Amino acid sequence: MKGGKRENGSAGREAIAAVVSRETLGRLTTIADLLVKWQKTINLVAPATLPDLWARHVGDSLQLVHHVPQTPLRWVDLGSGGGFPGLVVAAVLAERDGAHMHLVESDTRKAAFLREAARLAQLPVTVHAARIEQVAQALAPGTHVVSARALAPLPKLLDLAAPFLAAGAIGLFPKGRDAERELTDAARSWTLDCDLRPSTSDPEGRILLVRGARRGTDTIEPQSGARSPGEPDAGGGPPEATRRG
Ligand SMILES: C[S@@+](CC[C@H](N)C(=O)[O-])C[C@H]1O[C@@H](n2cnc3c(N)ncnc32)[C@H](O)[C@@H]1O
Repeated sequence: MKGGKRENGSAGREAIAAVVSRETLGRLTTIADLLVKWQKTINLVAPATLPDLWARHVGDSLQLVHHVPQTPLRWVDLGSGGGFPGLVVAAVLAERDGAHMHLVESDTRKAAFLREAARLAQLPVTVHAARIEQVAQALAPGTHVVSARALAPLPKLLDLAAPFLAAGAIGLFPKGRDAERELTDAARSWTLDCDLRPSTSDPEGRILLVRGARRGTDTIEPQSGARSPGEPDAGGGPPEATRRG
């Protein structure tokens, strides 16, 4: 498409402008503009999705904040790539005193982008240019939420997120149309306390919310500690499915 909004990836921005503060929109715009600029030299998102950057990536990431409590948060995003969902969530966390986002990304060029975006948008972010396996044990204590989008199929994803889930973090994992099958695969080696919720950005997508995970098939309870005091539930509306065992 020549000219117009779609060429610079701003289609869908208006819809998001209607649901976030002016300050958050400003931070998101800084991130999106930098991504469009860096995308010329680094593959931060699939090129075909760039015209739909706001709806397909920003909006898809933004919905995650509705699944967690409105209290100070320590959030860790694994395999952040071009900043989804980590940078987008951090743009919202910037309005919450004491909240902080940790982004883990092993690709050093993508990590450089994440650092520059966080600096320009003035986000409460620490970027870890490292493999998840190397930093998870050190980062896990006190983490309220661990997220990952398009990182790995669920069984592998649970392996990577295990230190965070064991420390009491809620897992938020956007999944596609194969979410049910991934859950079935994961159930062969994990016992999960989880909900599968609808995605607001993708009719076929699901948000997998994991409250607890244990290797094996016996009953599990998440450890206490990291979840915010007084939190009744992770919020975000009625679950589409609940699994235990
Ligand atoms: C398919 S991309 C998804 C990026 C982003 N989450 C998104 O949804 O657009 C997966 C990212 O995870 C990173 N990654 C994969 N395995 C990793 C690991 N073990 N440790 C750290 N980063 C990893 C890759 O470098 C890549 O940037």
